[in-house]
Amino acid sequence: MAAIQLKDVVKRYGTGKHELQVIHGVNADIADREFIVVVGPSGCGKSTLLRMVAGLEEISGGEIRIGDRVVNDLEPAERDIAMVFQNYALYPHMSVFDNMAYGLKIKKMPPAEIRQRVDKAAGILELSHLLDRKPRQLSGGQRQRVAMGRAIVRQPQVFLFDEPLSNLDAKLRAQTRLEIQKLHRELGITSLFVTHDQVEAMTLAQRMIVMNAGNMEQFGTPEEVYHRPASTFVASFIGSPPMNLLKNVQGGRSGAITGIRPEHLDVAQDGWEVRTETVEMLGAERLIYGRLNGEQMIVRVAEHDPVPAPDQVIHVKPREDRLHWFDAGTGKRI
Ligand SMILES: Nc1ncnc2c1ncn2[C@@H]1O[C@H](COP(=O)(O)OP(=O)(O)OP(=O)(O)O)[C@@H](O)[C@H]1O
Repeated sequence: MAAIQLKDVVKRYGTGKHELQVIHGVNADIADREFIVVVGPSGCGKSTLLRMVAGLEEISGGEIRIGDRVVNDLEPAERDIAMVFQNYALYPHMSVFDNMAYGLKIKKMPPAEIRQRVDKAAGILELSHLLDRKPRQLSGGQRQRVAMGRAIVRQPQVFLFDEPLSNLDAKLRAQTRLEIQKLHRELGITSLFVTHDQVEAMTLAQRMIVMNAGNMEQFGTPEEVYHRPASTFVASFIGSPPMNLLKNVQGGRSGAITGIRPEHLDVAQDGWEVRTETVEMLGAERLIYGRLNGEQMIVRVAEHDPVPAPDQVIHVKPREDRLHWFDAGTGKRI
């Protein structure tokens, strides 16, 4: 097991006038046994960051440490990591057992020890009854568990996950999330998990790295990121529906954007005037979409609250202790 340290990590692709910098100096200290999620929109550089830790991409600048070693110039096989991919990358002609055992056979581990490690991993992942099957005879969720099993048997210092749940349907994804959490509790292996899905990030992470266009916008616990977003980008990326960001609001500060989450607004007798547009029914709650001084505003209300008709003026009050302010120029939290 090991800590991971990223120091001024930079990635550039291409050379000369085709050079493109996609990671702009990322710094992060990840503790031994921590479960870290790297989250951000498509193209923000999260896979590139993970692949640099794995050794699948060269590091253009800075330093990556795993445990007490600088790994910049080490081959993937020398880094003592195991990676789980989105597409599982299982060998179709091999049984589940052989898929899980393959990496160990290559390392010439004695068969008895291989058998013991595979059996143990299969037990943890509830795959014991499927060891003779071929990948095509498995469901998507089972294939994903085989891919995790193959990583576990190697007993690495670090697990790297690249969007491993994105091929699963919503229900299976939620279930597999719980399994990954359980696995982490049992094995306690330092993990880096990449996803573009903020719900996945919030539910899995002990701490999360929020990336935007090659920059680390924030590194914190899900609570910190939700309650104290470091920028308007984080405020609108984390939370569903996103935080309302208002330039033009009564009680606002000059040069600042006022932020308030839809769940921190109450419909009241007086307060901000919102013209309603539509109401969305989500089961236990409803979302009122409207406009406040021309800016879009979403208000989340409970199931039993009265629902306004479209094109009507309602009043809403922000909970004062839940207001956020961001610099209108830089977008950074004030
Ligand atoms: N081999 C490459 N050559 C040039 N540019 C690349 C290469 N690989 C990735 N990029 C660029 O680097 C940036 C980051 O890509 P990366 O795949 O890390 O993003 P991502 O956040 O993982 O996105 P996604 O969620 O879509 O996979 C993108 O702008 C991408 O176009």
